[in-house]
Amino acid sequence: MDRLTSPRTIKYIMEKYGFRFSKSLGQNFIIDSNVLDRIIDGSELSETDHILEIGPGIGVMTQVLCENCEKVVAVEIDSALIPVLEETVGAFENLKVIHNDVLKLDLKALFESEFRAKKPKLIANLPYYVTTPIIMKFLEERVPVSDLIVMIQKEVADRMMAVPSTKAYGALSVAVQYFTEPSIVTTVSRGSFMPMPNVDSSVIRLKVRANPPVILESEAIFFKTIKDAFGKRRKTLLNALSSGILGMNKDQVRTALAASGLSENLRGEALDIDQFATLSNEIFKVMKTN
Ligand SMILES: C[S@@+](CC[C@H](N)C(=O)[O-])C[C@H]1O[C@@H](n2cnc3c(N)ncnc32)[C@H](O)[C@@H]1O
Repeated sequence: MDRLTSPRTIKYIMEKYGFRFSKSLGQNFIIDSNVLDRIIDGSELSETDHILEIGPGIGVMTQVLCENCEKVVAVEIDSALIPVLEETVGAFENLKVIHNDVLKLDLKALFESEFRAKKPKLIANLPYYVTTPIIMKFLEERVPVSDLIVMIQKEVADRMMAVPSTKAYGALSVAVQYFTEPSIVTTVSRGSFMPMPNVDSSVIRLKVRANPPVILESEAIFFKTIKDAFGKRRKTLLNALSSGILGMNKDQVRTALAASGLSENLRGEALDIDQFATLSNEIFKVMKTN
């Protein structure tokens, strides 16, 4: 079957269905076949894979997923695209299209009915403003996916990959690296989409960890520590941690920092994930004894 990446196909669909791109739904469709190949390679797709695709659009990626994998469930919000998908990929017997907003979907029910047999890979090319919340929802709620392969703004992918003491390093880097092992599959220039967006993109693969990389007394305190530490980036750890959601006073923070072997004058951006784990475990102890 010919790929759907040609601009001619999109124009044909626009004419036949009176389809108009919706900016608010982030409708920028892939028109570069090489990008699809790079995503397939980087996702290490196999014929036994099950896939949850979010935002299939006209089915460019869906088609390739159906050809390469055992089962594909695709969730599309735009009712105008449902008859289009019926024409472009409706013939695949291993595909189920669900017309819904992924943010409103009962994920638990979906996973029970569709993915009982096997953890799927999540593949998504979504509007950028919903992508990070969706990634974090899947990770924090521990929705049972093995990998998340998502197209995101290049700058956000860089933040997810960032190491300590760099400008891009922040709460998002630590959270993503706590739940997953991230890697960049490919960068994608804006010219690979129709219509052309005004930012470049990266496809990032987040391999969900079977076990966390650090041992924590309390995951909630770990995340609060990170939030406070990066909330006021220019502040030292002493000041940032004693004026945030942890609700600690300066003496308590001093005790926890000293027990962690960390200087009061460091900033959050200097700490790696192991140091954040040690610090949050000491904060947990301080809180328990007060
Ligand atoms: C950037 S386009 C990608 C389309 C296609 N996957 C591609 O790469 O060419 C984003 C798609 O996500 C859909 N979408 C946007 N918000 C959504 C949501 N909340 N739930 C499900 N689909 C959504 C849009 O209608 C659109 O089809």
